[in-house]
Amino acid sequence: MLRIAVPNKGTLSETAVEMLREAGYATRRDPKELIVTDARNDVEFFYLRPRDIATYVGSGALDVGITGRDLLLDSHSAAVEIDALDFGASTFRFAGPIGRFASLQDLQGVRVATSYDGLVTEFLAAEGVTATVVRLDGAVESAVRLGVADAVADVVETGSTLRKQGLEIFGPVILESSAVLIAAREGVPGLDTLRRRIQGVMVAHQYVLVDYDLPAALIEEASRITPGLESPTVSPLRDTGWVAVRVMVPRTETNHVMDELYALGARAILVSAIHAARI
Ligand SMILES: Nc1ncnc2c1ncn2[C@@H]1O[C@H](COP(=O)(O)OP(=O)(O)OP(=O)(O)O)[C@@H](O)[C@H]1O
Ligand SMILES: O=P(O)(O)OC[C@H]1O[C@H](OP(=O)(O)OP(=O)(O)O)[C@H](O)[C@@H]1O
Ligand SMILES: [Mg+2]
Repeated sequence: MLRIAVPNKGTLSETAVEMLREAGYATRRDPKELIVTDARNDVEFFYLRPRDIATYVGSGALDVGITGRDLLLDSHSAAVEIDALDFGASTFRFAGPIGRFASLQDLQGVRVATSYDGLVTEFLAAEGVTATVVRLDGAVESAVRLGVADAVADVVETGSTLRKQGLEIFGPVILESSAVLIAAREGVPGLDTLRRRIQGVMVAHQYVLVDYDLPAALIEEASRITPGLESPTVSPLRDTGWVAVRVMVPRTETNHVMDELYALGARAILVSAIHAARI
């Protein structure tokens, strides 16, 4: 039975659980449930703190888990990232009072507050900067105002938390993070199926299906606008001068592609959502 770690709280939890549900797995009905057995799929889900997931997977207690890349690297676990997922994107950055710091070297000798002390200590050491890392559990943006640190290193998504505390980003990007699937060993029964199913959910999120009718003579030009993943499906219509085309298009491109196809001469352009996919 494949044993999977799932975030039980925090930013990643809801989307991770929704992704597993869309992938056809059983999910918990009550937020207090910690273990869900899915007999049909021969998997067991363990709802754990995102920060602890790399530890469980790295130790071999669980086979695979969903967590953040930043949390994985901070943990120094033996688990490795096997797939990047399409949610939980953020950057990990240094920030300080406006105008106080300009570059990484300005951190020499100062105190940096963070909840990711492993990640930050390693980054500073690799860059040859000696600073005192102050480990806090959260809300690290308050550390400067309260005088326990001179700068912070934290997750930045919109940047609004930093701005509200009068802080600004400086120095290099420490890490580009997102939710990731992690494992410590390959070849565990059920792992390939899980990965294919999750890949299918991401494809269904990221692509739409576009159908259109097209004068047959324009198919080469239309294929340049909509190349599809492999190649567009082209079917005959009763009127032999026209063909029907079906193709996958990145969701974000949908309206531009429809405009271009229409301008080329395509008609009856229909867009449908993809509910599931196995690519
Ligand atoms: N806006 C965000 N705020 C915090 N974490 C984010 C954000 N966007 C993505 N993440 C990712 O979520 C993970 C952190 O999750 P975690 O549950 O530890 O903290 P949290 O979402 O801040 O919840 P908590 O309330 O427990 O602090 C990291 O991988 C982080 O990169
Ligand atoms: O760039 P933003 O969009 O503002 O998001 C990033 C902020 O959100 C998270 O804080 P959270 O509310 O989870 O509190 P925490 O620091 O206590 O974890 C994170 O730690 C940052 O502080
Ligand atoms: Mg947080």
